Amino acid sequence: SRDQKPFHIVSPVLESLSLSRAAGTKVYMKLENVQPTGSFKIRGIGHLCQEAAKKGCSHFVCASGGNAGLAAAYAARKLGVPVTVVVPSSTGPGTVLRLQEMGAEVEVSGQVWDDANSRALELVKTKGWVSIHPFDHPLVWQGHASLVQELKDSLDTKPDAIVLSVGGGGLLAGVVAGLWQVGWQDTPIIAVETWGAHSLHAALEAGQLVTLPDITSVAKCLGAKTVAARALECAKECQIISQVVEDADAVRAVEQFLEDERMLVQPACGAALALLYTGRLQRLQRERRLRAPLGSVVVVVCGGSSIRPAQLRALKDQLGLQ
Ligand SMILES: COC[C@H](NCc1c(COP(=O)(O)O)cnc(C)c1O)C(=O)O
Repeated sequence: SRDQKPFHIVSPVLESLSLSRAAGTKVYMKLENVQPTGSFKIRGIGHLCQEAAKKGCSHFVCASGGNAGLAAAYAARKLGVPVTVVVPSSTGPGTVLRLQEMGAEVEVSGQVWDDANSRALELVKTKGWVSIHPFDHPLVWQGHASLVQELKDSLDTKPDAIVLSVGGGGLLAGVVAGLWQVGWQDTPIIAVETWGAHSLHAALEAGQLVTLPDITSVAKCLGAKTVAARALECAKECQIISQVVEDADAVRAVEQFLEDERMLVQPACGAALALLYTGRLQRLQRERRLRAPLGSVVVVVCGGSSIRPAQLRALKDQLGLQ
């Protein structure tokens, strides 16, 4: 059949003067927050859903912190396939409502993503539904790789680093796949997590997969207790510099980004922005883990939809930020 158009859009790449000033290097923003449903997820999730629908699957089920679920609901609606999204109790009521408005069945199960995923696996087993994994599937990585192809098409020169957030490692795996596709595999990736959701950092330190005891970060959308095995393999195929930031830095970065660029993103995205706002790039240069000077870096503004001004205020109160 004629190949369907993808559900994602070609997102803008814009230079950020404020991030460039803070990082001491030209910073380009890849604005995935303007994708349908507000995050990069639609790239990989849309691709997986389209491929599953081609095989005639009758019902999707997606365990998600929220954004992958929204992407799955969007794709399912376009494809006319029923979808059940399982979210943990840490996912706000606003997201549950939005999922239902998009036509998804929603189940709230457990405290963290891993609990919701256990419930989703039950539904796959008992009902023969098809799992739409939020980060651990080759078709998800293939879909996310389109982001790098767009960078290749829009930037005059190869960036000297790509900064991105890591939850389960799907975005990371997709960017690595994309870098190899466009011949930019020697571009270092700065993979950022928040403490309390640092499953990749722990795995890289241990040299094997590590399951965190709990997710204690406010960045619940980075909340996979174990990173995908593929993410660990990526470290053998590309230079991955793992960095971890504090929740407070991620939330302050959300607020600073709103001030600077008039866009509101989730703390999961704030983590990557915090690396640039808090001088961590310059520290990596001082430590000789990155070249100095750098020509330019790209930050993936991964977005995230369940964030409103009231939730930003609540996060600041929760963390004791003025
Ligand atoms: C628990 O949640 C996993 C996944 N969120 C993942 C996520 C990430 C990290 O992407 P990953 O590394 O999981 O592919 C970054 N930035 C945002 C805004 C995200 O929502 C989800 O929505 O189900």
